[in-house]
Amino acid sequence: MANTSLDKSKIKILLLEGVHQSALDTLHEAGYTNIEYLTHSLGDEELKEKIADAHFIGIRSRTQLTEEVFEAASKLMAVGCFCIGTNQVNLKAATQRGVAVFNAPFSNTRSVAELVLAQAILLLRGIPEKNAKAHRGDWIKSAKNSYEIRGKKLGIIGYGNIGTQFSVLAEALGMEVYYYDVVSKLSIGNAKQVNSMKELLNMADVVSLHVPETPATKYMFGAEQLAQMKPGSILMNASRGTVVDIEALAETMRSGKLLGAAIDVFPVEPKSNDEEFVSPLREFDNVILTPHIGGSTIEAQENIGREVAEKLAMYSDNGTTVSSVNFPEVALPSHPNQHRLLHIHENIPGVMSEINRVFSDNGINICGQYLQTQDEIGYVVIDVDKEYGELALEKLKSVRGTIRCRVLF
Ligand SMILES: NC(=O)C1=CN([C@@H]2O[C@H](COP(=O)(O)OP(=O)(O)OC[C@H]3O[C@@H](n4cnc5c(N)ncnc54)[C@H](O)[C@@H]3O)[C@@H](O)[C@H]2O)C=CC1
Ligand SMILES: O=C(O)CCC(=O)C(=O)O
Repeated sequence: MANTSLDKSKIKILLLEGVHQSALDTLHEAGYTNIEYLTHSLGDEELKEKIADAHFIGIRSRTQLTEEVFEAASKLMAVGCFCIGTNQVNLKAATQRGVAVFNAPFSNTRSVAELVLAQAILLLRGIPEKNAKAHRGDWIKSAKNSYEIRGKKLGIIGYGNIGTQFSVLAEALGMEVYYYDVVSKLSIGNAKQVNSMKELLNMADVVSLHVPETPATKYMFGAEQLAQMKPGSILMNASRGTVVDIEALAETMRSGKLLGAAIDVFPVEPKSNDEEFVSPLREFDNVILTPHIGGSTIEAQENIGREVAEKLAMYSDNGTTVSSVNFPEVALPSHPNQHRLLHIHENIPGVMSEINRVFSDNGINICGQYLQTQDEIGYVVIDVDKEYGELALEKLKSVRGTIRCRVLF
């Protein structure tokens, strides 16, 4: 598969799920004008239709980029996830087709940490329940089951960017922080790592999940873990909807064991704001239900819009793949007066020697060459004198193991 560098006005960019205006501004400033912008996600069939002629797509967490969708996306060069999680993208299918995937790994971290901190305070005071009752005319002026956050034990599961930020904020309010992570971590402040999730659940007053969606985290929190939590404690999940078994949580809430819960992510989430939200947790006044808005603040969305759009424009303009989640990372200088070839190939022995042989057999002088490989693929960028760009592309296409190549004029 080969793409020559297109006039920027011909490069089609499909932006879904109402990514921030800053993404549009950034792409416009970089010269990209052929942008289709939708405020919602698309179902499989519509998505396959729209992605067929797209060179770039921008999504958030709702759009599912499956193998089938990639199969329909023959022109696609890169995906921008305007969020942290990339579990909605079949990364293997993207990689095998030479499609680079980018995200914004830090831009909404603080927003999630602030939300869960606020939720912990509200739940420890029984506010969600008192608020719901007041809306129905009931006046519950009582200190029963109402606690300060100071001195309580916070148990964080997944001590990454969000977990550590939350840890710092919680300590500032006087919480004692413990965390469980599959990796040994350097503790921030006075937080302490524990050896097992059970140990954490047995002692924590507030438990908060901040793991990515992986095969290991899928339904990692079910009836067994809920049983290990302290009576009167709180569970919060702003990670992914598949991490917690919602039916088991509903059962535990019905039993009255937990003081409350805050859930931001669900196994099945509405595709748009017009769709009804269905969940067995709707019946509980002491469960805060939020529509996957942990990272939805103006600040975070604006930063994410700019960051991911810049990464897409950079990849399109000069081939740089820094911070791609599935591609070898290559940081490239500009290439004035030269043509640049971007060659994505299977990571098998002999490809580079064949490329170099093809160039030398055809008298194509190489001005610069940058190579990185990673697991299944290799990414080599080759700068040549202007007169050789088209010929070099033609020759590269025939190299064994080629997945995709394009030339930037
Ligand atoms: N609700 C929302 O709007 C948002 C949700 N998220 C979700 O939060 C997740 C976490 O985000 P970050 O902190 O930025 O990710 P991160 O990658 O910085 O941290 C994740 C941590 O979880 C740990 N981990 C992985 N598997 C584990 C397991 N089985 N048990 C215990 N620990 C495990 C990792 O070692 C790592 O320390 C994201 O992957 C995303 O799914 C992120 C942003 C917004
Ligand atoms: O803002 C979104 O659509 C998703 C946020 C999120 O879950 C993430 O960043 O991983």
